Amino acid sequence: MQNGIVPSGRPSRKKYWNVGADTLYFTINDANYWYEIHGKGAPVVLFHGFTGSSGTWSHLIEAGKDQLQFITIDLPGHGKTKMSNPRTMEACCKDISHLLDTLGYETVHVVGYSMGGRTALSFAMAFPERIRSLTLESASPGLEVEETREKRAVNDEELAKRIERNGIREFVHFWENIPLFESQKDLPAAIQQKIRKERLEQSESGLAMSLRYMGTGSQPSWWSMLHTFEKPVQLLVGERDEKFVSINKKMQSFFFSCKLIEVEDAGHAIHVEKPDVFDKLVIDYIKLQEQLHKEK
Ligand SMILES: C=C(O[C@H]1C=C[C@H](C(=O)CCC(=O)O)[C@@H](C(=O)O)[C@@H]1O)C(=O)O
Repeated sequence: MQNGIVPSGRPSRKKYWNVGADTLYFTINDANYWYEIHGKGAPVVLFHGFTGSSGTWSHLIEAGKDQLQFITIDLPGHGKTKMSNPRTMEACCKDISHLLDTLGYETVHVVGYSMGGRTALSFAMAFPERIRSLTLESASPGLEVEETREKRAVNDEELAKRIERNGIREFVHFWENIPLFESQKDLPAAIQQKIRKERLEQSESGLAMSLRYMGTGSQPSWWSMLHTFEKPVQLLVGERDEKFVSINKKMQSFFFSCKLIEVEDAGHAIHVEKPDVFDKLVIDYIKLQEQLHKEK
């Protein structure tokens, strides 16, 4: 067996340790994906955002673990997931499909925040048959116009170089002060510190790789495919997040069918700023989809 791939070609699974939940590394080729399984019930895969990790979902997991089974995955370049070769969005989605195969999940609900929302949508576009429902928080389908994508890729590269040159502390200070996160300054200092701590725990090389290979400028545009996706979709966007309110209103008009909810007085990171509201929207939506599926 070489690099975790067994002769049959199926990825192997190495158990490193268990820290309470069913916490394992999933090894495929050069990549060790860190994932956690919490709770019991219908399976729900959770994808964090750029500079985040699975810990961002702790409030949702605590609220729903008696009704749903949450599978959190640290995405390439983030958290405890480690790999020597970068993953494009397409390659990451293929790895995630193998991970779900190995864990025995044929179909799942998927929830993604921001970059994790782009990942969730990309996974749904690649493997629509695996999706029970899709909840996208402050996400986008990528950039529709090629020239805009190319310009964004240049910006992402410049940001990646800044992280590598100046280090994680300078980047996090810059990042937490971009206009997109202005609403987070109204949060209690302890919550702001928790967000900052999670960001500071990321590696310069990991974030730079994420920007270069899974950034908004490098992923495909899904705008022209949204109308083909016929599974249930819920779009969540913060009322104060003007840029993504506009993007998600446009997404709603492109999707075959979807529900768009603007969360009052919330910014980009709804699950951090309005956790109780976010948890209820996600859990109730997934339970409803499970009920409707049973009634079919
Ligand atoms: C700043 C822009 O784009 C970034 C904004 C949000 C995404 C994200 O995951 C941030 C998560 C967080 O820090 O809480 C990120 C991404 O999708 O990779 C974008 O780069 C913008 O104005 O579009």
